Amino acid sequence: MATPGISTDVGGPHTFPHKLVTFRTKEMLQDLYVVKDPLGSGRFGKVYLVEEKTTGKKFAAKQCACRRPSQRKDFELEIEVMNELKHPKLLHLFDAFFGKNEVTLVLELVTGGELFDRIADDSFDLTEQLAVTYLRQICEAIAYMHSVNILHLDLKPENILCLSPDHLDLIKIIDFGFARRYTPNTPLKIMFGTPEFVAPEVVNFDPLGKGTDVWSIGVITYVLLSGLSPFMGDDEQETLSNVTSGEIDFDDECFDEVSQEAKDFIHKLLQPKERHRPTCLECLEHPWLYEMPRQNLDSHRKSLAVAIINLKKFVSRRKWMRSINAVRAMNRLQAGVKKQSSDDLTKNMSKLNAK
Ligand SMILES: Nc1ncnc2c1ncn2[C@@H]1O[C@H](COP(=O)(O)OP(=O)(O)OP(=O)(O)O)[C@@H](O)[C@H]1O
Repeated sequence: MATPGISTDVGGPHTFPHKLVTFRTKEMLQDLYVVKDPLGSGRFGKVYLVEEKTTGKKFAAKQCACRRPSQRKDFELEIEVMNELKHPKLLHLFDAFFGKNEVTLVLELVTGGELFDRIADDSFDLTEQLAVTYLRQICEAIAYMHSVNILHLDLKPENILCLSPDHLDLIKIIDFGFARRYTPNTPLKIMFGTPEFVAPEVVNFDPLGKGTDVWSIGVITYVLLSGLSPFMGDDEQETLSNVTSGEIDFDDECFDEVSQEAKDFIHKLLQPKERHRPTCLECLEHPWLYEMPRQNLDSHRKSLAVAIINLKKFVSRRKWMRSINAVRAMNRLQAGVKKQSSDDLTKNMSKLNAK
């Protein structure tokens, strides 16, 4: 279903017509695909480049440990959600396999790398105009998800990829492992996510809504324009306390190069109460995203010099944290802990609640 007013571009060099995927057995994976180079890894799995034997077409295969029936259910939900999502800015699923101890999702290949890695490259020139281009695409994609009543619930820089080396201005949103159906008037309470990017209602175990994703988009915007993480504390517990206090400022010198419209946009998205935040469609109508591209001012085409320096540090810190989290998650999975509770957020929230 296309949402009125939302772009319907083709989606990328490795995309394919939308298809409904069901699980097949692991043995078929080896018959059908050749595994090539590693592409990346996360808390739940490793991602490899694979080639379909009959066609030579390239895909990304995400392999995750899956030992318990509850974990299998999580992956069934992920497939169900991806089967439902048809939007050029959202990653498509091509195939899925389950074995005794693992699940493999064969996904559309995205070759441009993680957006924030690209921005941190010396050759990349980040301007506010380009930031607007990215934010418009993110809001369009999430507006579509919300229009079919699905929440992403894990929006963070690592889950935004650039389409291809030739199209670093176009993005694709990945990772629907935490996505959930949203039924209006039915409270949805979930405790997972990534501390720096989760909304206060997640930390407080209050009902979530479409605004929960909007908060994460606000945090991503803040980081993109400054290279600073607005709620980052010395440890996860402090980060979560900062999220619940919800205080942000634009005092750092990097914000001198950022427009008032951008600051107003961030301020509106980072409202502590979920219901006070704009919808994604309203975000697209905000002057920063709507009027600025039409103004085409020189000031919006200037490099965000201070933010770029900060972003390099942000990216290396996130990489370091991800490698630690990946090791911890692997240890927990090996110990048979189920997927959701493997996130550090749960542990830290119980500490917070005990305070
Ligand atoms: N379709 C794809 N094409 C190319 N690279 C990909 C693709 N999917 C994932 N990757 C790479 O692998 C990394 C991990 O993927 P993903 O986020 O899906 O795994 P995860 O285990 O769910 O991670 P997380 O710890 O963020 O929850 C991504 O950040 C990206 O660098």
